[in-house]
Amino acid sequence: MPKVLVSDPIDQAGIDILSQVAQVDVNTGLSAEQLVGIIADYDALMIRSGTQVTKEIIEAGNSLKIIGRAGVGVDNVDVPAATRKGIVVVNSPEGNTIAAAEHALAMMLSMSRHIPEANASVKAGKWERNRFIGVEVYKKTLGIVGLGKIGSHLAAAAKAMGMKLLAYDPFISTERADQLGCRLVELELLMRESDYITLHIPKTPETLHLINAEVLSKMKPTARIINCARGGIIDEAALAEAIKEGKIAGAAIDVYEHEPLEADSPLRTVGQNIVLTPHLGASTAEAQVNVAIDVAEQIRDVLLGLPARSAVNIPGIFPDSIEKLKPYLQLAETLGNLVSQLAGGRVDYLNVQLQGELATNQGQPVVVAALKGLLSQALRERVNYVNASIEAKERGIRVVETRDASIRDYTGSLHLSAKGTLGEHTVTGAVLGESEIRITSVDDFPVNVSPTHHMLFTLHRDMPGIIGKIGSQLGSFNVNIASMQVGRKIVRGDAVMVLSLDDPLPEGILAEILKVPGIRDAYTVNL
Ligand SMILES: NC(=O)c1ccc[n+]([C@@H]2O[C@H](COP(=O)([O-])OP(=O)(O)OC[C@H]3O[C@@H](n4cnc5c(N)ncnc54)[C@H](O)[C@@H]3O)[C@@H](O)[C@H]2O)c1
Ligand SMILES: O=C(O)[C@H](O)COP(=O)(O)O
Repeated sequence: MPKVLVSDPIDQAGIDILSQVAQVDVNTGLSAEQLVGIIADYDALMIRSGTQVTKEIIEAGNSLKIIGRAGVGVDNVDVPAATRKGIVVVNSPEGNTIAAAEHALAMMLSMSRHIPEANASVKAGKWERNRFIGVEVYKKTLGIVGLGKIGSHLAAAAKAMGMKLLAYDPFISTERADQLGCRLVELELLMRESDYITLHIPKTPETLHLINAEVLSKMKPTARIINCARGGIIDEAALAEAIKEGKIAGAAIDVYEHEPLEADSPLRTVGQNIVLTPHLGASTAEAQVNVAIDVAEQIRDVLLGLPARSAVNIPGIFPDSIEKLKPYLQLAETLGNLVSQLAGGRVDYLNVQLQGELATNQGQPVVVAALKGLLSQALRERVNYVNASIEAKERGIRVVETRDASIRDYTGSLHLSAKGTLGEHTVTGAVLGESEIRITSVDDFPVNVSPTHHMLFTLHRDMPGIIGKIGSQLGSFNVNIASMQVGRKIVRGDAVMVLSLDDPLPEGILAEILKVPGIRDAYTVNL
């Protein structure tokens, strides 16, 4: 039974799903060293934001197939290291969207009405009605930085409360912003004109300290800023100073550059114009059930050999396309493996053409499958859907995807060409019926053969006696022929012979076959 380590608190709903297929060990609060020490025993790791999945942990995870992040942000996972090691990283892109948007809203309102201090004051036995005069958000301008899932949900809620909306998101179209009632502007204008600024962007090298002293200096002295996205997007020291010096009115912060927030963080000494919560954006009962189920299902599927629906480091397959695409992934892998053996080592390029109905489908997973097949001769089980593209890139293999929906010889077919040390070769294949894979052309000669484990391909002159001679050669080496087919374009021109064999071809036989008059080339293939 596979083993799953759950190293952060996860809702029981997720543990129940994992327990159907794996031994689940819940062990939270481990140090990085402790994780490095035990991770080799596990096939899957399930985390939230508390566990830092470092390169060292990934490198020690020799059985790890998947890291599941029960939440959105994967900035606590060294995704490039996981990709290199062929480990799928999945998350739950939508499970906590509502929770995070509602938390940002709660932060905006509680900051505007001094709720944390008023609450503390009443509980301390006081009744200070004049001390807590707040401000309304109605008719104020909310500047949303990052108009993705959370930013969009918040836009709708803020609009309903009568706020005017500005948004900064270089990756969102004006049409989308218009639909959400937001005016798309540059960051500087958003900072200058907003009464409230709320951040909903990922933490990336580009967004680290995006909100620094200079950017904060653009804000109105009456404006407030909310960060329920990621720590490090705001420069915390600069923020503390801006509030203390009255350059801005306040801030509400849920996420920190270092979590848990350090005891001596300048944010702790700002006083009453800052509201701090301990990374609670996703902490609702509903969101925790959503993310736990979403990610546990993906871990279960990957452990059962099925694709994951929200992988961040492999091309995702839309759930409704998975069944349809599966036989084509198998076909692509087989053809990739075949063309790499025909083309020989050091492949320069791989062209993948999706034909017929396949041309109207998601192409990227098929291309990755072809690459996986292409590299399987060199890398064996080390190559998988996660690292195939990166491995190809590192080997300098150029990959081109094209589509031709007008080719209708089969419902859907796939044409690969690759150039290696043995020159350029092409293969085409199709899926017959539900899942029967066929090789339908080799070097543009039409054939119709099922791929088998041991195969022999020849290019020869179409002339009497040649098939018999190859048969005798194989017989003399005690190799049994399971099936044989010849493909040609014109009578007595060039032809291709494809033989399926029951036995592997022994050393030296190719040299003998190449001596047969009329044989131009011969290739052994093991699929
Ligand atoms: N506090 C919490 O507990 C909590 C909960 C959930 C999500 N989050 C965090 O909230 C953030 C947003 O999550 P989401 O689900 O809305 O993500 P999302 O991917 O749907 O949206 C992010 C948006 O940011 C935009 N963006 C990227 N780089 C940008 C840049 N440099 N400048 C401006 N915009 C940029 C993208 O175009 C996208 O529209 C993430 O960092 C996530 O980890 C925090
Ligand atoms: O990115 C996220 O999903 C949030 O930051 C939630 O983090 P958490 O799972 O640790 O609450």
